[in-house]
Amino acid sequence: MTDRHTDRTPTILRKIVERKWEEIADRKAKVSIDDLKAMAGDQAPTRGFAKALRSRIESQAPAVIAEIKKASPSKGILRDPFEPQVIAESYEQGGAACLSVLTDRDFFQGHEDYLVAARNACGLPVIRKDFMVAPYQVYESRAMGADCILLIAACLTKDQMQELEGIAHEIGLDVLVEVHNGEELDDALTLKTPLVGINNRNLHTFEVSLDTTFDLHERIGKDRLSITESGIMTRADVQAMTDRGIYGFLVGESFMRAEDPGKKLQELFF
Ligand SMILES: O=P(O)(O)OC[C@@H](O)[C@@H](O)c1c[nH]c2ccccc12
Repeated sequence: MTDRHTDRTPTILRKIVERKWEEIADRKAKVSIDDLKAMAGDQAPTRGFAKALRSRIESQAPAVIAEIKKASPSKGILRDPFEPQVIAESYEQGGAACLSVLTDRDFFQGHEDYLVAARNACGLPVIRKDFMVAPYQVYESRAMGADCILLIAACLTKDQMQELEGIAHEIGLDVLVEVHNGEELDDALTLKTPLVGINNRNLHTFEVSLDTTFDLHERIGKDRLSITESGIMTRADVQAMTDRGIYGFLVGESFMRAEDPGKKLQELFF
């Protein structure tokens, strides 16, 4: 794994990925990968992230991955005060299938403690939302209690994705692979995971277009589960997706800006 990011890595992503390698080096100095493996092995079985999505999508009901995100590089602070446990409970009440928790500290003001707190506050499966580049982080994700990890095709080679997926599956984690264009989708479709996220946000420009999902979804077979990610704000957006047979959603900002995130989820989807 000498190739740390590909040429197509966008600028902000490149910055984030460079910072990730420093973060990993710092963490390795404190906790060895063998310690993490032992901690990962001590965890209870995962909650079944893919399974929770599949059962809803197959019955043509919205499968919502509700995101817990304090801030983002493009929008700044989204929610203050920010209480992960309260948000997690509210999402579960509102009918979320799964949670997504940002753990990146430097760019999203996330924290692994938020994942632990949110997961303990409810019964939902949780994806660790971070920038995975090394096996160390996969073991770390299982050790902190995550049920699923994210692999972002824009910052990984096909070989890296295959390696990280292999480790994840070996230790019981589900994998969501995220794509934004056809080239990334080609790589994603070489993986075993059924979970394919289509990010409507262009990570060069931060522009959001739901056409990204409409275009790429056509190429994703019935054996996989398409999840539309980013920029879902209105019931019309949701309707446009379900009209095209897309029932998987990953939503952050519109929930984070609402006083009661779970109520907002219910209003948007049910
Ligand atoms: O807040 P939004 O527009 O509803 O988007 C949520 C989610 O898709 C977005 O946070 C996201 C998608 N892929 C990512 C990768 C890293 C960090 C964040 C993300």
